Amino acid sequence: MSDRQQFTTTSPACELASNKSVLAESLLAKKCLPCEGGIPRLEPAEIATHLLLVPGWQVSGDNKLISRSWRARNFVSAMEQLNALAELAEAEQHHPDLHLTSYRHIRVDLWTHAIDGLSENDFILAAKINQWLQKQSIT
Ligand SMILES: C[C@H](O)[C@H](O)[C@H]1CNC2=NC(N)=NC(=O)C2=N1
Repeated sequence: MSDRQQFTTTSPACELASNKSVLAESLLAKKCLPCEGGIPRLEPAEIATHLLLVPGWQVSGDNKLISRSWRARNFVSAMEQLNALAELAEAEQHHPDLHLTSYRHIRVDLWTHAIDGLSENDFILAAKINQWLQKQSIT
């Protein structure tokens, strides 16, 4: 073994981190597929794996949707953010439930209506929402 190879070790933690970022990148590289039903819902184990790739999102107790919440600066900023999310969703042809309460608290729920559960589309859009949030330095 050459000298160089002797010192190129990675800890399991950074290996997991780099794998997660590669897999998260793969979600960002995908487009949501048209969905009119006829595909299986993601299983709890698949959901748990996908959740690792979309930090900030939580799954509901019945494994039927994922949610992310944050507080906007004010009402107008919240509405601007909701409209930006609407454009993102329209571009993907996959649409979240958008909630605005107490004038600036936003909650985004993602689920695939056609199968009344979660599909990869939900995680693709969640990853793209995370990328948008990061670019806006909102969260
Ligand atoms: C053909 C197109 O893919 C479907 O009508 C889309 C539109 N947006 C959608 N959004 C969500 N969240 N779930 C769906 O099943 C869905 N279906």
